[in-house]
Amino acid sequence: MSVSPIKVAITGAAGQIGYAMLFRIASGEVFGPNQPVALSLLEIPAALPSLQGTLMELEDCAFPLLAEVHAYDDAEAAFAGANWVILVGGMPRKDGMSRADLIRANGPIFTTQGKALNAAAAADVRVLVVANPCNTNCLIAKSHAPTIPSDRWFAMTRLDQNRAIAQLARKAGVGVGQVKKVAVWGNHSDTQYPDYGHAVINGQPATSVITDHDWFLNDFVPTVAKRGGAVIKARGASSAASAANAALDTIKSCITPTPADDWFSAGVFSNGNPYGIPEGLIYSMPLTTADGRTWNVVPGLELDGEARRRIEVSAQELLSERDTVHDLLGPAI
Ligand SMILES: NC(=O)c1ccc[n+]([C@@H]2O[C@H](COP(=O)([O-])OP(=O)(O)OC[C@H]3O[C@@H](n4cnc5c(N)ncnc54)[C@H](O)[C@@H]3O)[C@@H](O)[C@H]2O)c1
Ligand SMILES: O=C(O)C[C@H](O)C(=O)O
Repeated sequence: MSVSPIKVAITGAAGQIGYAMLFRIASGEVFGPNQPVALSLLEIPAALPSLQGTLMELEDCAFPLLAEVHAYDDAEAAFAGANWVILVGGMPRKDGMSRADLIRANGPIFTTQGKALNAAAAADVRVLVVANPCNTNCLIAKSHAPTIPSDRWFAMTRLDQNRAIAQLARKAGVGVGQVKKVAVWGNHSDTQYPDYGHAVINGQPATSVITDHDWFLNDFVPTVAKRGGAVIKARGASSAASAANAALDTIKSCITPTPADDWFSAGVFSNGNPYGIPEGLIYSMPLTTADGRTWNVVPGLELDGEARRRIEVSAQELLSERDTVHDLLGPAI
């Protein structure tokens, strides 16, 4: 029996992250070797000519699993029947800016796109927001989409998780595959808290493998939190291949049962005050999924005073971002 294509809509498809992402999805890397994919790409009208060039390249790859590709400049048309939607479209920051500086430029995009998702996406849609500031953009889109359940919305903090894993592996002198249970708490911003306290290296607590304890707070945390800015300074453009990779890692983690010795991080809607996080934010937490559809916040983690303080600081920042976009929020908040 033939398998129906999974429909993946991607906004900002002509941008640098889009270019680094499309070919990998079309190859079957994300949804598996037996799952055809239909790509639905959204861009602003001015970027459609350049997107045509990418479409030509996709065709020239002759990917056996790529069932169809369409380009649109209308969000509702692009999201019609989409099972996964990756919202990348929006301005990236420049050197010297914070991600929150993008909030009034990019925020309005997510009112229209939230409404379009609500009107047109498939009943099982899941949405990953990459465009910055991604937690608050995700909240804006979600607030305009009352028919899409709260647990279907994700903001991307996986790049922070991957950065944290790489730093821990380098410091411990091990391969990245030996580092597990790295949680990123909070906002995808400088206030995020990459949690080394529960990280595990070769099955042992990271804090017993790495004995230079000053390194964690003085070096590790700021290096991870400020890595995006460091990449912009070095490259003159914000991270693209690593961001695309993190988006694909997020989707793989959401659709695959989580291994018993690990978890993954994403910004999700904070219901019921897990770990004292205020309700109504898109807040990054450690997650697992047993069935590749529903997820749970990892329960029962002990947090010391410093971790609790940092988790609170990031929550306060997100509350303040939510206030800044108050006029952009819809009814489903
Ligand atoms: N969450 C993360 O970890 C993370 C990592 C890297 C980048 N980002 C963010 O991702 C976003 C995209 O980055 P990039 O480097 O690909 O930027 P880019 O400028 O190369 O591409 C962005 C694309 O979005 C398109 N676009 C703008 N408004 C749109 C709209 N309303 N609908 C559809 N498309 C639209 C533009 O035409 C452009 O092609 C930025 O906001 C950046 O800050 C987030
Ligand atoms: O830092 C940025 O502005 C881009 C992205 O969010 C990143 O973390 O690399």
